[in-house]
Amino acid sequence: MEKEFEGRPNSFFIRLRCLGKRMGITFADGELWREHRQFTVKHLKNVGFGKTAMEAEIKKELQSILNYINEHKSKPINPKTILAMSVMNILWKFTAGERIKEERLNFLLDLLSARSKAFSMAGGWLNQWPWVRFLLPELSGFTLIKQMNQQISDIIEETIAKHKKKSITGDDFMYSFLEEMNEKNNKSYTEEQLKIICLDILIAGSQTTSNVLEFAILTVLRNKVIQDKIFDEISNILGNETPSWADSSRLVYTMAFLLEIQRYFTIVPLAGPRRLLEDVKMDGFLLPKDTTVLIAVGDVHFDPDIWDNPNKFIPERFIDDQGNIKNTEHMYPFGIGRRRCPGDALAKSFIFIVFVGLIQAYRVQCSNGVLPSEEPIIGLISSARPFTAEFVPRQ
Ligand code: HEM
Repeated sequence: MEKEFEGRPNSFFIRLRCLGKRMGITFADGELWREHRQFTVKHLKNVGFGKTAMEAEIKKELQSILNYINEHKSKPINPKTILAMSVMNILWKFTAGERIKEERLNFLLDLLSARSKAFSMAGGWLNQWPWVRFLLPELSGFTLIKQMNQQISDIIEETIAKHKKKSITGDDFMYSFLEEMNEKNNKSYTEEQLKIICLDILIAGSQTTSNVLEFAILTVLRNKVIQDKIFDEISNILGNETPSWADSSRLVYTMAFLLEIQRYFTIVPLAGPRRLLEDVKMDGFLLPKDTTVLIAVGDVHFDPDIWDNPNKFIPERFIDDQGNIKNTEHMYPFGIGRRRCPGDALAKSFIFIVFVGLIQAYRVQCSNGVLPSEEPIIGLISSARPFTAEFVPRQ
C-alpha cells in the first residue's frame, strides 16, 4: 500500500479516544507515528516480544487456562473473560513487566469493554457534532467517556510511578521508554506519550486476539466433524506434547481451520481509518488530500473472484494437493502496508498454542442442548454473541 494512505484522521472523536490528545501510535501520523512505532516495535522485541520468551509466556497462560477449566469443569464456561485476561497478561508483561492482579485485570477488561460500548453509542453524536458535549454532556456519552479515560489513566500512571521508583524488577518496554525520555532527553518522549502507547497496546491487542479464539471455540462446538478431525491430527502428530508455534507447519488441517476462522469471521472488517496525505487518483476518481479511507478487508475475504463459495466455512480451501497451506496471499486479517498490525506475531502464536492446547485436553460441547448462534455482533471489531460451552476432559 502506498505512502499517501499512511495518515490518520484528526477528529475530536479520535482525540477523545487518545485521552484528549492525538498521540500514541494507533492514531498518530507523520514523524511522531514513524518514530514511536519503530521505537515501540524495536524495544518490545528487545525485551522478548515475538521471541522464545513470548512463547514461554503463552505456554504459561495456556496452563492457567487449562487449570481454570479444570477447576470449573462441572459448570458451563463462557470462554470470553479467561481468554481476554490471558492476552492482557502477556501484553502487560512485556509492556510493564508485571502480571496484573486478577481483580485489577477484571476491572480493566470491564473498563475497556464498557469504554468501547460507550464509544460506539457516542460515535454518531460526538463525531458529527462535537459541541453536543456542552449541551448534553451526560446523554451524549461524553461524561462517561471522560470518567473512564480518567480511570484508565490512573491505572497506567500508577505503573509508570512504580517504574520511576524502580520497584519493578527486570526489563520491559516502560523502562526503555523512560530511559529515552530522561537520559537521552528526546523531546517527543513524554509521560503522556508513554501512557497513550500503553493504552494503544491494551486496546489493539486484547479483544482482537481473544475474539478470534472465541470464534474458533464456537465453531468446533457447533461442528463435531471438524472438531474430531482437528483432535485426530493433534493426537497423531503431537500426542500429549505441549504445542509450540513451530508445530503450526505440521498441523496443516488445524492451521487451515484457524485461517478459515480469520477469513469467515474477519475480526477487523474495515481496517483503518486512514487519512490521505496527498490527492490520489483511483479507478478514475479523484480522492482529495485529507479524505478518510477505510480498507474493506472483509469484502476481500468474501470476494467470489478469489474464493469458491465464500459464504461457506471450508478449511480445506487453504490446503493444496500436496497437503501444504495455500491461498494465504489473499488474507488481510492484520491489515496492509506500513500501518499493518505490529502485534501479529503474538496474536498468531497465542491463537495457535491456546487453541491446540485446549482441543488436545478437552472435548468442547454444547452446554444446554441448544447450539449457540454463529451470527457475529458487528462493530468496529466483530465478536461472538455470548455463549457457554462444556469442556469434557479427553482422558
Ligand atoms: C487477532 C488479533 C489482531 C488483529 C485481527 C489485529 C488487526 C489489526 C489491524 C487490521 C490493524 C491495522 C489498522 C490499519 O490498517 O490502519 C491493526 C493495527 C494495530 N495493531 Fe493489531 N490486531 C491484532 C492483535 C494485535 C496485538 C496482539 C497487538 C499488540 C501489540 C496489536 C497492536 C496494534 C497496533 C499498535 C496497531 C496500530 C498500528 C499503526 O497504526 O501503525 N494488535 N491491528
